[in-house]
Parts: sequence; structure tokens; C-alpha cells
Amino acid sequence: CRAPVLPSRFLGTSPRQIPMDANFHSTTFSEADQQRVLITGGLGQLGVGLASFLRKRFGKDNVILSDIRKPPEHVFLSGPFIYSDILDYKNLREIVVNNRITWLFHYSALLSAVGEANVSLARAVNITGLHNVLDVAAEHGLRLFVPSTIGAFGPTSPRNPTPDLCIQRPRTIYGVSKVHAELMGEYYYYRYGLDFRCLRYPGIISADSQPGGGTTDYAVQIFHEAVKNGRFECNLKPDTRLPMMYIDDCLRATLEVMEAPAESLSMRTYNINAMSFTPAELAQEVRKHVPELQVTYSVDPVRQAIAESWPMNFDDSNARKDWGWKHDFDLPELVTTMLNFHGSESRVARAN
Ligand SMILES: NC(=O)c1ccc[n+]([C@@H]2O[C@H](COP(=O)([O-])OP(=O)(O)OC[C@H]3O[C@@H](n4cnc5c(N)ncnc54)[C@H](O)[C@@H]3O)[C@@H](O)[C@H]2O)c1
Ligand SMILES: C[C@@H](O)[C@H](N)C(=O)O
Repeated sequence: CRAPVLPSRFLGTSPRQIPMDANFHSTTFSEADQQRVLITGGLGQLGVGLASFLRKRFGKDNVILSDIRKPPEHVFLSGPFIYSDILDYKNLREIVVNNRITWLFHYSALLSAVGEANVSLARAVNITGLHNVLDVAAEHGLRLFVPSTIGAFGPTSPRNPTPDLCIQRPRTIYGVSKVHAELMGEYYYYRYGLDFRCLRYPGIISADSQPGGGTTDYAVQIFHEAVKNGRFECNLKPDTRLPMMYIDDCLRATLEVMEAPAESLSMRTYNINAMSFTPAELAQEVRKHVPELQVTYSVDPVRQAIAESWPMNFDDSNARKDWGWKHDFDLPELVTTMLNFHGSESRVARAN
């Protein structure tokens, strides 16, 4: 039984509690249909693509991208951008109120490898920042999406395949903070009625954005290097198997779970998957198009230890059953799409 009574931090200067029968969504039906979206941490590998995807659905001006970094010109010109530090609770609340936000996609985070290099910052951004986002979302009746990751599992989880519900004892601050996010989001759902939705992403592969310091980054970098100079030095061992997904599938899954009817969701946190491969298998597929590609291995012990504690294959049968998740890109389509993008980019660069 859910009791939407919010703790006193909500409503800031007015410490009154919201009664049990409060109507969080005071908008009319037609207003509710037109979402106003905020994306935090939007200048990383995934946020700009998400903004462009959501703008096609909700209109350019209804999707606000935010970050603490300065946006490149093409991003600044492509739609609304504002500064938002998720560690600043009042600023976050002001943005939500002034822009009448209804949906929040919380992408700010320090990823697995950079998190291990700066644990206190990762703890602040990934845990304190999440608390701010949860409180603002609960206070203003937002639908909240928080991505989790294959990194939310650890060496004692079943790794091949990894189901939705199993032991989660990750050994990185990134993984610990993501398990915390999953549990806090679910707690706010049961305790306060927050419409929290969460997908555990595999390693995401994108053509026009750079990864932000994770363990799966090699699977993006190999394409840049293969096209640019025909050589790639991989920081994981050739037989390290990890679940992966092309960015278009990831962004589509994110919108699909946000639009799924509440009654179709038997859980609040779902695994999603597309493919699973090793560096050697990826290199072999790339060589079908770039036969001269040479791959050498110079293993980063931090990333290798992380990868060896993560799932090898992801069981996403609940997402497929509950809300019809289905990926489009397997390894051959991924490689062709990535090489087409980088090939045409380098042809343009050579022509200029
Ligand atoms: N990329 C992947 O492979 C992958 C896989 C699984 C889950 N995820 C999750 O998806 C989300 C987006 O991932 P990404 O790859 O785009 O990450 P990223 O590291 O590329 O970008 C994160 C962004 O957060 C911003 N940020 C840092 N501190 C902030 C603060 N105090 N306030 C506001 N913003 C701040 C950074 O400036 C950066 O632009 C993350 O939560 C990540 O955990 C990503
Ligand atoms: C898998 C994911 O969460 C991220 N790409 C990382 O490697 O840290």
C-alpha cells in the first residue's frame, strides 16, 4: 500500500506534508499529453542523442538538455540548453518549476573507470546527486528515468546469463551507486508513489559521440582507429565477453519504457540486451570490412578486473515479455553502421 506523504525536505521553505489524497498531477489531460522533458548530464556519450530522439517525439522546445559543461556550438544551436549541477538542489528545483518539467531523464554520472580514479567525486555525483533528483521528482510529480548498468552486478552474480533478480555485490563505486539508485527509486515508488523507471544498459556503442571513461569504451574506440589508421590497441583481453548495444536501440528502449502503460510494468528496473561479444570477435567482424586492421592488446588491469566481474550475457526476457522490448542491431548491423558513419566522416575530412 503506497502512501504519498513526502518528507519535510520537500516543498523547501514550507515544511508541510502532502496529504494522502494529494493529486500530484494537477495538469489537464491535454497538458499531460505534451511532456516537458529535462535531461541531466546531457553532454556525455548518450545525452545529445537522447535529446535529438526525444525532440522528434515531443518537439524541439519541449526537451531541455542540461550539464555543467559548455555545450559545443551544434548542440547549443539544436535546442534548449541550460546549466544544471545536480548537486545544487535548489537550482534543480528552480529549473523543474520554471520550465514546467513533467519527465526527467537523469544521465549525470561518473562511469566505472573514472569513478575508480575519483571515488569521492563519484560518490557525490552518483549518490548525492541521485538523492536530489529523486526528491525533486517526487515533490513535483515527475516521471523519472534513471539508467542503471551491467556494472550493477558483481563477481558473485550469475554471469552467463545474468537475470533481473539475483545477487548484486558490485566492486566499483559506480556499480554500488547504481544498485543504490535502483533500490532508492523502487523505494520512492512504493513509499511515495514516484513513477520511477530504470533500465540496466549494456555497454553502449555510438558513432558520433565519445564514451565518458568506462570499461566498455574499447568497443567505440576500435571503429575510430580502424578507419583512421588501421590499427587499434585494446585495453581488455581478447576473450573478455560483455553485453553491448547500439545507441539507437538504447534510446528507443528508453522512450519505450517511459511510454509503457504502468500496468504493463511488473518491475521498475529491467535488464535490456542486444548482443554480447569479445574484443577478438568484434575485431574479426570489423576485419570483414577493413581487412588490414591490426589489433594489439595492452591490458589495463583496472578495466580488466571490472570487466571480469560483470555479466557476460544479459537475460532481458522480462523486458521482452512485459513491454515488448526487441533490439534491431546485432553485431553485423552494428559494425556496418559504425563503419559507414566513420567512413563517410573521414571521406568528408579528406575532401576538405
Ligand atoms: N555509455 C554507456 O555505455 C552506459 C552504459 C550503462 C549505463 N549508462 C548510464 O547512462 C548515463 C549516461 O551515460 P553517458 O555514457 O552519457 O555518461 P558520460 O560520462 O558520457 O556523461 C555524463 C555527464 O554527466 C555530467 N556530469 C558530471 N557531474 C555532473 C554534475 N554535478 N551535474 C550535472 N552533470 C554532471 C558530465 O559533465 C557528463 O557530460 C549514465 O548514468 C550512465 O551510468 C551508460
Ligand atoms: C557499461 C557502462 O555502464 C559504462 N559504459 C562503463 O563501462 O562504465
